[in-house]
Amino acid sequence: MSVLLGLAWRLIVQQKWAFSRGLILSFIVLAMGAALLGLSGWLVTAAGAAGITGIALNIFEPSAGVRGLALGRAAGRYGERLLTHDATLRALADLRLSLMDGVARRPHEEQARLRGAEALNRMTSDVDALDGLLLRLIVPFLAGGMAQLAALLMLWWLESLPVGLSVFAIYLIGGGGGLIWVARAARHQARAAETALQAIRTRTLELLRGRADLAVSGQLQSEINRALEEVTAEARARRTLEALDRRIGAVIGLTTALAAGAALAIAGQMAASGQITPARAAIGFFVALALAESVMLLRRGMAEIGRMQEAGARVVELARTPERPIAPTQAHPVADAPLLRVRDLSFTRPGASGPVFAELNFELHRGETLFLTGPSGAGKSTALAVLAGLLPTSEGTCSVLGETLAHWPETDLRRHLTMVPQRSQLIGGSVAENLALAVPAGELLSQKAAEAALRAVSLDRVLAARGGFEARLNEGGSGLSGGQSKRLALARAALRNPDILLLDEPTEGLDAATARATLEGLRALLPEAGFVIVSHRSPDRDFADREIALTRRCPAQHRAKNTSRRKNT
Ligand SMILES: Nc1ncnc2c1ncn2[C@@H]1O[C@H](COP(=O)(O)OP(=O)(O)OP(=O)(O)O)[C@@H](O)[C@H]1O
Repeated sequence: MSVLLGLAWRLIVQQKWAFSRGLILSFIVLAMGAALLGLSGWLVTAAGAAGITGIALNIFEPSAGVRGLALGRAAGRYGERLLTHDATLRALADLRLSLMDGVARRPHEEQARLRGAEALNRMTSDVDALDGLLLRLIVPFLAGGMAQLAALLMLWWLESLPVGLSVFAIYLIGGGGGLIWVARAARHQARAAETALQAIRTRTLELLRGRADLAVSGQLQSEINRALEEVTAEARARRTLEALDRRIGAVIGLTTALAAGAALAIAGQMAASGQITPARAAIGFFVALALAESVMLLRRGMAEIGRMQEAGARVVELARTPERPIAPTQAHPVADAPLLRVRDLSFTRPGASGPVFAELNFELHRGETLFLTGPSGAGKSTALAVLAGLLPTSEGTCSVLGETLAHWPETDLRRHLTMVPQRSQLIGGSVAENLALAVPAGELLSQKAAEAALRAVSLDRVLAARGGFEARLNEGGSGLSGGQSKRLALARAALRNPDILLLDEPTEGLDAATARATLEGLRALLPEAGFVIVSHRSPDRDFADREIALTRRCPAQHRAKNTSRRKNT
């Protein structure tokens, strides 16, 4: 519960004025509801008594009061919804932003893990689950409590303390006890429903993504059946929650009847003994009926408390933002320094017993291509991620243009160095939109440069037949062959015009002739850039000037294949 209270406080503080106004309006609406029914009850009883006794009754003012309260209540309800929903949606938008910020500050590999369907699903649906925290729990609880206290004081004033206290105590025991019971009873089912809903989403996404693999391995039908089981489990949990909702409705109905009955019995006796008029005695009965609303509003929130607690715990964990390290503000590149200078570099994963790779040594100069090879799992992709500044160096040094890698401000570093990972991501949309990702924010994609980049990777003619820059790609950039996707990612990286281009398996999926043409095209486009190519393939090896072999968990062996620069044109 402390997690939910902490989160509620955070959301309230973010939108304190809108929230306070919404809360006051919510209380006024409840109070007006009680006053409306109390005044109506008084008027009906007084009119009846006047009919029996023949005493004249001025009904003009009370009727105007009834109409005023009815209209004011409707307007107040509208304003309260507007304010509380607006405050909640704004606070949740802020929460989403701080979650994304927290995620963005995490180490590269942790971020990669969070990109899974399940993690993203949780980030969105958990935050959605929390919209009920203010709207269905905190605001109704505070406004309902204030309305009950106000009713206690009013009934004390208009009738007697015993009437006010009995109504208050019955609601406290019956309504409060009933709500606590529903929160406890529904907790498990609310969690089960939420877990099942998330499982349905995750499984459906995975089914859609992996349908080809599942089909060929004969698992498609069993996966569909599992998804259907989750659907059934979710429906079952929702049905149980609905049954609980009906039961708590009955408990609140009974509480209301008891409170109204008690008020009528006590006030009736007072009227019979002449302490108050019968019309005044009716007020307590009708106010007690109206107070049902103050408890009813909480019932959905209490039933969802289990779901909110789970969601809240995950959101707090995700929002646990690592301190932003003090970012360097300026790099001091050294003229004539090598593009990359790597000395005794190693990387060890936190908690691992040994380094992924160690003692990596090389220099990369302008116009040079370095071939980084080694058996599968030797750490080549990891080494590229370290060189790209995505993973920290464990030992040794790495400098870019003479300045230590860690001293480069992020945006400056990205202007000089870029990487095409093994599984680079394209986006759904046009080819132009994909290429535009290479352009710094606020700048426009130059058509001439984009054409040159596509030509360099021999993709211009292929795409021209499909609409050129306007050729559409499907979700995740699907709709191109594996080799074409790779070349589009290469063209995008080349458009950044980097000094250093790190390429992980750049010719994967390409035949030897296209592979060679692509690498030569890139070199012609970026004659002064240094390339580091991670690969096992001979077209890449033949293209390179030098070769470094990483061996699995052993020190890297530096083997100069060709120390003089080879012409690749
Ligand atoms: N996110 C990760 N968390 C933990 N271990 C990882 C992670 N990514 C890779 N590894 C491990 O680190 C080691 C090096 O992986 P890496 O991908 O760098 O190898 P590689 O030489 O590029 O292999 P390949 O040629 O097969 O692509 C492997 O043992 C791999 O299992």
